[in-house]
Amino acid sequence: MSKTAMGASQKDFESAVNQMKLLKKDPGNEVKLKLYAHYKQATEGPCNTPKPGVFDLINKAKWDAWNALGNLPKETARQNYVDLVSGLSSSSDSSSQVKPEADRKQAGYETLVMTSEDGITKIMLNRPTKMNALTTQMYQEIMLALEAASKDDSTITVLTGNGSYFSSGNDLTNFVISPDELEERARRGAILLRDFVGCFIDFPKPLVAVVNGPAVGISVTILRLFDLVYASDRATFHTPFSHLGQTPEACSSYTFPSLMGPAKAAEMLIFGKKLTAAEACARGLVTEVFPDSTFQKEVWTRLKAYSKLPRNALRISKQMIRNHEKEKLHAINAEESRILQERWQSDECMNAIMNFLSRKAKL
Ligand SMILES: CCCCC/C=C/C(=O)SCCNC(=O)CCNC(=O)[C@H](O)C(C)(C)COP(=O)(O)OP(=O)(O)OC[C@H]1O[C@@H](n2cnc3c(N)ncnc32)[C@H](O)[C@@H]1OP(=O)(O)O
Repeated sequence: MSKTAMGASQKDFESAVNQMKLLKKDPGNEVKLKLYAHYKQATEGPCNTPKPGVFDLINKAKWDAWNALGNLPKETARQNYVDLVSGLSSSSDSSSQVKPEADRKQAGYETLVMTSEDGITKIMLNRPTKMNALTTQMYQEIMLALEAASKDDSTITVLTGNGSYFSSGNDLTNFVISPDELEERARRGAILLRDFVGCFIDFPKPLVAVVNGPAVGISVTILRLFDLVYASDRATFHTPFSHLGQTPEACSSYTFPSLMGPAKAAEMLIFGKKLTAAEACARGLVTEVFPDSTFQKEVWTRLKAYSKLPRNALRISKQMIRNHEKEKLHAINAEESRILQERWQSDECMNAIMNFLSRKAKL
């Protein structure tokens, strides 16, 4: 972001405030919190209002964001606000331009890049600066992408991540809501979770996870619903549900014990032990681990060869392997989603989320 030697003038600041009102695309909760904090700092100076209660999630998140700016001078906050708005305006301008690779890149996704080539449809999580944390929009786009991939003429479907992470799991800012919305949001979250996992249970073609880096939460538990899981040796597998006051999802309360035995599953799902790629491979969660330096080359060469195999034979074999469990998995998915709906409304869960958002706790 550019900063002038003089800093932004009051006129620049007011114009940025007006520009924000005209912004068509929602910039997301994190950016909105940053804008709020810098606006307050620029207009009122350091935060000196009482801290809202722990259950007043929205106001507490706003207060935390403002308070985190400490004694940042008003002029700097004003400049930062102007820079933030100008970044948003230019990115929304550029998003309307036609991209050169648009012929093979499928349009219509904001949080994913979906491409189809050589018999392989690739769905790439595309929020690298947020470690591909999964927002509500992202869950919905992944479901749409899977639906499209199930019907296209590709042989194999791949899910991977852009940047250093595969995914850091559920975006914890999904929980930035006011107390009176909590019950309804938990209800909708449980439906979203059930539908999302259901798409993986029912996916009809070979589904491959190309785990390019660390995976957290639901991006780990969902892996057992894939047919192949290839991992870079840089990847780690972490399910810190108890730390977050939450419980396992994506059928892992059933699939993990049946895959690795109850004692090893408990280590991950109850106590949040983080596994290396080699450990995950030894437990059967990962098919094969590759050195990070050759990961992309080796994996894509392998997948391109597989994609030339007879399409219908692959599809039917997958269904034969998976169909025995399908009904059971749907029932488990529904039950896990129901339990999480309750968990999301618990003090344990809310405190853990607020600790992350106020940067008191990281994994
Ligand atoms: C509706 C369906 C619900 C399904 C239920 C699913 C449950 C789960 O998936 S539980 C797992 C939830 N995930 C986490 O608890 C991870 C939280 N993130 C972290 O602990 C760390 O960010 C990290 C270890 C993943 C990475 O640490 P580090 O390398 O130090 O990088 P930063 O923390 O600075 O992250 C960069 C940037 O990304 C934001 N971010 C990362 N992960 C998340 C997340 N899960 N939710 C929200 N935001 C996330 C982080 O806040 C940073 O943002 P900026 O500060 O704006 O740069």
